[in-house]
Amino acid sequence: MSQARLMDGSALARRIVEDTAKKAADLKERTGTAPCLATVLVGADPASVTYVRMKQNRSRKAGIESRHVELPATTTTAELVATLDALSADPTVHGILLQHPMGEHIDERAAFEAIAAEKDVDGVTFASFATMSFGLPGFVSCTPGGIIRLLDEYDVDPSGKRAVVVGRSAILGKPAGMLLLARDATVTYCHSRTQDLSAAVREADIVVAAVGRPRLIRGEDIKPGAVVIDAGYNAGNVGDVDFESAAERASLITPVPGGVGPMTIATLLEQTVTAAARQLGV
Ligand SMILES: NC(=O)C1=CN([C@@H]2O[C@H](COP(=O)(O)OP(=O)(O)OC[C@H]3O[C@@H](n4cnc5c(N)ncnc54)[C@H](OP(=O)(O)O)[C@@H]3O)[C@@H](O)[C@H]2O)C=CC1
Ligand SMILES: Nc1nc(=O)c2c([nH]1)NC[C@@H]1CN(c3ccc(C(=O)N[C@@H](CCC(=O)O)C(=O)O)cc3)C=[N+]21
Repeated sequence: MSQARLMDGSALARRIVEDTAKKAADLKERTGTAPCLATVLVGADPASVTYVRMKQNRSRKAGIESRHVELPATTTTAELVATLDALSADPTVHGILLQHPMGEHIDERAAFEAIAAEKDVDGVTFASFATMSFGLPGFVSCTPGGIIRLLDEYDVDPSGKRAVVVGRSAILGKPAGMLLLARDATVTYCHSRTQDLSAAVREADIVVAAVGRPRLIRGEDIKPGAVVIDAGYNAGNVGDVDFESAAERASLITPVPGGVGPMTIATLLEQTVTAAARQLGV
């Protein structure tokens, strides 16, 4: 059986971040202000903690300032909304990232909607979801946006292809499917109530795994020649796809690490600089 070609997210992300760093430096030179991204974390989801650390490192290297707000797991929706309202009104903050998940007791939608549309660099508000779904200009959800960039880079045109998205979260699965639909794919969403996941995945020309279950998707369910995008990021750097067996059947596959993850950060930084430029009137 032939081996799939790797989709190198690290390499593409590095190029995007280099370009973003130049834009950030240019903005600083023209306005005296560096772009600033605020991150809000409620509780301590392990993937979120890793993400904050990596995002801060990359931001610093790209000339983007970080402001980190860490709230206890007991924070109420009202307290979180108040924090986001304050950041939305703060002219020194250009982008806001509210980490998901944020605990069962929090009304996640109310919290996302408290982010000012012009600062929604993670693409989580209804306003961003709508523009993204209609293929109009606006901020995209970072992971789905990064996935589309990777597909473009490897000349995968979703048009007319069967895309199966496993997972339907507000930040990942749902917008990923909408971006693929906007690119004319025939999209199927699978989730925890899906009856026969294997049967659905076997039909896919493009599989997007966005579940949070280590190695849930196995090679035996991959259609020969399919493109496999693994957005999962589980403990121990393990994706949602069983990489070894899937790579034997796929034509292209993203590794974990080094696939979707770096693309998420690159998209976030790029959108933060775009937001800052607009707010600074450049
Ligand atoms: N690489 C990156 O940049 C990023 C990676 N991630 C990673 O992606 C994964 C998913 O994250 P996120 O979307 O936030 O997770 P959520 O927990 O918010 O959503 C998980 C989704 O998977 C579905 N699901 C759960 N179990 C199954 C199952 N057995 N079969 C089919 N579907 C199932 C759920 O269905 P239902 O809706 O019915 O509950 C839900 O829609 C995680 O590993 C996370 O760490 C997340 C963001 C960015
Ligand atoms: N509102 C919101 N938006 C998010 O985009 C979001 C979130 N909440 N909550 C947490 C998850 C997780 N996440 C990751 C992003 C990049 C890597 C990443 O770059 N990982 C490296 C691994 C680096 C390493 O661990 O050595 C890679 O895959 O190569 C991982 C995880 C974004 N998330």
